[in-house]
Amino acid sequence: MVLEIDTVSHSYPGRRNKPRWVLKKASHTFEAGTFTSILGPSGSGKTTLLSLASGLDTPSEGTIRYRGEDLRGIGLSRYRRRHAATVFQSYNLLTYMTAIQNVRTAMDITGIRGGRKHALEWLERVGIPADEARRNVLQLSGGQQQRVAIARALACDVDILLADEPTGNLDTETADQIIDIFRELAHERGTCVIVVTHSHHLARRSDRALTLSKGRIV
Ligand SMILES: Nc1ncnc2c1ncn2[C@@H]1O[C@H](COP(=O)(O)OP(=O)(O)OP(=O)(O)O)[C@@H](O)[C@H]1O
Repeated sequence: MVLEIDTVSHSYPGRRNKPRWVLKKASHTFEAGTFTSILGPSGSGKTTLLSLASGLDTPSEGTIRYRGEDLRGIGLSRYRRRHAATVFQSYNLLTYMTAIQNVRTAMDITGIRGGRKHALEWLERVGIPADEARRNVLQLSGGQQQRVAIARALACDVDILLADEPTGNLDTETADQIIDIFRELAHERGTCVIVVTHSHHLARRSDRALTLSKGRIV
């Protein structure tokens, strides 16, 4: 049990500041070595769940645990630095840098050693060869930028990888290559991969497909 969502409810301020509940007593346990997808209609709270699971926000009620320990006890920034990496749809790459520099900056922040060689190894694993890794990220295609974002997350040696609609902007073939990387990470490296998506194709290729409905995980 790597990540446990335990009766989590979350609200945002609604009209006249009354809480509007997006998640209502949602629970699920995510295991190592498993690639899980989370589907659900627009506005069902998928991104909210992902931001709570990635330690960007604290749930209004309930508990999220990493290997049995409450994230609040670990500290959200420590949890993000050491254990969980998030890939956003917009990639959030540093656009004035090369792919290698993006990966190395993240490694420096996390305190991961290994330098340029380690960064290049990860980029190569996700299909970015050295000559492309030396280019400014804006000169890469959407699929390549997504791979850089994934390599950046993985180079930090985390055991949870969370991704928000990672294949949303990609053509089917490129999307399939990204899905292959997620499957390989889960099955060969034991990473707990959690992906929020609208894509039924991605969901079919994941190990477990969950759906958010009425604020609950089903
Ligand atoms: N920061 C916020 N403040 C107020 N309301 C918010 C905030 N973030 C999300 N919401 C609301 O919470 C609900 C769930 O949003 P969320 O982004 O989690 O859904 P989603 O399932 O990811 O949707 P989509 O598939 O369209 O990305 C929506 O009604 C949204 O308007």
